[in-house]
Amino acid sequence: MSIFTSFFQWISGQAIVFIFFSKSAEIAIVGLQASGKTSFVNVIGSGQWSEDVVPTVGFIFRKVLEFTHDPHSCFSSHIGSQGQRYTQDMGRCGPTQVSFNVGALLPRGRRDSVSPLARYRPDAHQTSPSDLLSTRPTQVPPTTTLTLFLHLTLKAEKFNTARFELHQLLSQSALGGVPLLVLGNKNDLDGHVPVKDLIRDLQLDKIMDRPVSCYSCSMKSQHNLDIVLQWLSGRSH
Ligand SMILES: Nc1nc2c(ncn2[C@@H]2O[C@H](COP(=O)(O)OP(=O)(O)OP(=O)(O)O)[C@@H](O)[C@H]2O)c(=O)[nH]1
Repeated sequence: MSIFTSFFQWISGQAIVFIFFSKSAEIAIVGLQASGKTSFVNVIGSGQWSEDVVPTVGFIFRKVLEFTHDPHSCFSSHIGSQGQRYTQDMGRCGPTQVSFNVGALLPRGRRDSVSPLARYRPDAHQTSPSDLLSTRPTQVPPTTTLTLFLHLTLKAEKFNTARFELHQLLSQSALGGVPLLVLGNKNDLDGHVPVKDLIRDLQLDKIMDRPVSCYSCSMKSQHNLDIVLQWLSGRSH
């Protein structure tokens, strides 16, 4: 049993409040297909790593951790007719609820593309995959953190596209000032790029209008997950 799993079981059993007491976090997770977004949510939600992950279709919203005193505040998710998980905003976040918002932004058949990253619309309330393209903004709780997932085994030329789209995304007014956490995942695999190259290639050092952090990590080995959770909880309020 890994240290992280033991730690998770301990806080699940006793005191999630140690990390998230009186805090809420709306964490939007975007990233390349198969970069590990769902694995991240699974690992932090259940402490379990699994090789078997179903590719996300549409937009997932899932409560990962919840510790709320407010019976009227909740979000719910449900499985759509084709297996999509849709978001339902049922009210405001509770004072100690931590929610993880997971977006899979690449349509089927375009596994190598990174362009749909720019389709993420933080000001829109996604109720179906097609709503990702909707121009009608509706109210959602403010995003407190944007987390971008990349796999560190990405081919070099893909970083240019990823950089362009990341900076496009950050220029959206709804994300103004929102802290950015960039996670280079799968560092357990041979040939992964060092995190300093990720910072350089994505020009993270040029982002001045928000807190930015970048870590190399692995959902499989759970390397750096403790630091990531610490970072995210530090941005909750
Ligand atoms: N070696 C290794 N494999 C990983 C890691 N994280 C995820 N994977 C694998 O990568 C594949 C894709 O992981 P997902 O969690 O589905 O990635 P995703 O970003 O949610 O993918 P989509 O939903 O298709 O956008 C799965 O086979 C995972 O088991 C990691 O840290 N190391």
